[in-house]
Amino acid sequence: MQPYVSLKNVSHSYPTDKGKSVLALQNVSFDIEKHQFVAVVGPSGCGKSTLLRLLSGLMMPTEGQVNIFGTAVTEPRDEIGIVFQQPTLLPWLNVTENVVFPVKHKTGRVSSQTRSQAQKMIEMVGLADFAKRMPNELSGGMQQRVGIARALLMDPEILIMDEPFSALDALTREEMGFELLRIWNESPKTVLFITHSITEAVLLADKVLIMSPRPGRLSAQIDIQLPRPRSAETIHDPAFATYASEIRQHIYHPHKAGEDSKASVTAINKKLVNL
Ligand SMILES: Nc1ncnc2c1ncn2[C@@H]1O[C@H](COP(=O)(O)OP(=O)(O)OP(=O)(O)O)[C@@H](O)[C@H]1O
Repeated sequence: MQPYVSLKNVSHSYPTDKGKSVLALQNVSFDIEKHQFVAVVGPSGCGKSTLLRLLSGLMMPTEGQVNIFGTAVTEPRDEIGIVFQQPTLLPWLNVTENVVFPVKHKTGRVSSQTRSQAQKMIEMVGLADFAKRMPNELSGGMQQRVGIARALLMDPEILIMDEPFSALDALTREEMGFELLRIWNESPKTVLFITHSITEAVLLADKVLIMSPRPGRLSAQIDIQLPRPRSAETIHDPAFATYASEIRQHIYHPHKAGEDSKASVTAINKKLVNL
């Protein structure tokens, strides 16, 4: 079966005002399979947002190919939903109206079927009692839940999440991670999750892509084979620490991330598969 998302030798340069160019991504290749949860981690400026713009069809790569369901991405597509770092809710609309807004904007109307689907999404993200509330009456975590419901309303095959919890306090952020796992269980999607948090990446993902500093290259791909469903207990699993330390090694000491740490991940994956 062909992968849902596939990047082949993708590079991207931005032109600068001085007639030069900045190489933001260099020769990046990876695949994402149906319903796989893939996290991307890397230092600031390594090209994570560039990756998001290319995948969502907001930009074309200067080299290489970005394919979704086997066809090149040349414009924004309905099969892709995006959850942004800031939920950017419209302050004069209540929760329900914010969730249906993109449909209204696109088609000029909201059918009763869309409204009842919106209600379902609002319930799924745990905001059933807040459907008529205005954004300024919601906490940061609740606002981000509205952003997730809004992205899920179109039932996208692929969900791209750009550091969705980075503006939240540590406790809410952890809670939202578990919430996302629950939602993903209820409504499986193919997810690309961009984050600066190694813990978040290991807890959520099936595969972690590690980017190197600019120009962003893929320095490693690590399969996370921790059993699902995952919970707070998962974080205390010794395998969790092994994965996190391997990722840390690749980010902070890429030249040293050698055979020893790779061997420990391979050993832990074998052990988890055999459990
Ligand atoms: N429109 C642009 N014009 C010129 N250079 C750009 C543009 N957008 C991004 N860049 C450069 O490309 C590189 C990658 O940027 P990008 O925003 O993709 O990184 P990032 O990993 O998302 O960063 P952060 O984690 O800080 O959000 C950076 O060096 C940035 O300065």
